[in-house]
Amino acid sequence: MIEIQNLSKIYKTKNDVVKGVDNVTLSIQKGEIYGIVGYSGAGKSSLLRCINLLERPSTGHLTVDGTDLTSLRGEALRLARLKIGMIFQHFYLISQKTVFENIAFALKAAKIPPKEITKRVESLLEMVGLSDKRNVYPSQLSGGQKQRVAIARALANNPKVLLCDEATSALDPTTTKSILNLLKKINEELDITIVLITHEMNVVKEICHRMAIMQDGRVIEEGAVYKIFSNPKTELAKEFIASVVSFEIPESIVNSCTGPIVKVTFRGKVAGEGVISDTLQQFNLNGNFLHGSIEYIQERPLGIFVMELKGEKNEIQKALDYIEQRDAQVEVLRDGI
Ligand SMILES: Nc1ncnc2c1ncn2[C@@H]1O[C@H](COP(=O)(O)OP(=O)(O)OP(=O)(O)O)[C@@H](O)[C@H]1O
Repeated sequence: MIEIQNLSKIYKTKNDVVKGVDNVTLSIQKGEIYGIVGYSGAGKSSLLRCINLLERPSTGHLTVDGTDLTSLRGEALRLARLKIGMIFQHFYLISQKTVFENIAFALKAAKIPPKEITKRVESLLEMVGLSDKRNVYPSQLSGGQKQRVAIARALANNPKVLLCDEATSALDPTTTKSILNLLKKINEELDITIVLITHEMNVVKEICHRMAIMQDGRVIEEGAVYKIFSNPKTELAKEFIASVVSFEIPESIVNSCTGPIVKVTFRGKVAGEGVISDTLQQFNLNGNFLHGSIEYIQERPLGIFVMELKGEKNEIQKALDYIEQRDAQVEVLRDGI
């Protein structure tokens, strides 16, 4: 659906030249929710804004739904852009217009007849759960409600892609969850491809199918969210994951352990199958659990446990080999074998 090839965005200021996006190549599939994460200044916004040509890429190619946007100008570009809706952290609603008028505005701009506009706005309001707010002004709405209006407005012209620029960063956790659920519903029911940028790994974990991690304008890691969570390659990916799944153990606890400390990661169904207790029993070991949880990523379990193992040296090694054969990954955090 979205093909980004060797895309760079260079900003030239009076005294400086900054590479906002540095040679990014990404392929985002139709119907996917794709997350782009990175710290401030990593280039997320620049890349997202290049996808609908709010920023014109300096070099590279960009195809959305089969159309090479970089080759378009003027009216042709305006029409192609109707396929791409966008929402922002700060909503950008027009304060002097009611909820209805804010949404209708996008349709008027697309020259839709008034009768159709009313019908369309009403169905959009129903979709985002705000039918009772059609005549109120943005100042009378909560942050979550404002974002719902912005989502309805972004969907007004039946886009095929929705770009979300830190759409939940100004919202509290409960409201964030409800907006993420709405985005999921839109993705599933309307088959809209969603690209979102965020610095919150929780958002990615909650709704994204695949993700990219950006640093200094470049994509440094990319793939299925589950795969990155279960086997991160870069230090930055590990850092982002630790922000939602932390396995830090106080030093005093680590020092009080005498046996090896291992981290075991189970993927999929096996996470709930009691492999650890079976293993401990089979190899006559004692396991002292230091940390553990089963995370659910797109409803797929990912179990991570940290424990100290006590028992015969040989048996410990055999136990670790056995666990690895059960579709689990073993990392020895502190050797003592
Ligand atoms: N209009 C601009 N003019 C000059 N430099 C810019 C411009 N926009 C972005 N940059 C620079 O490009 C780099 C990437 O910025 P960008 O806003 O894309 O990052 P980001 O990951 O979205 O960060 P944040 O989460 O803080 O918005 C930064 O070094 C930034 O200073």
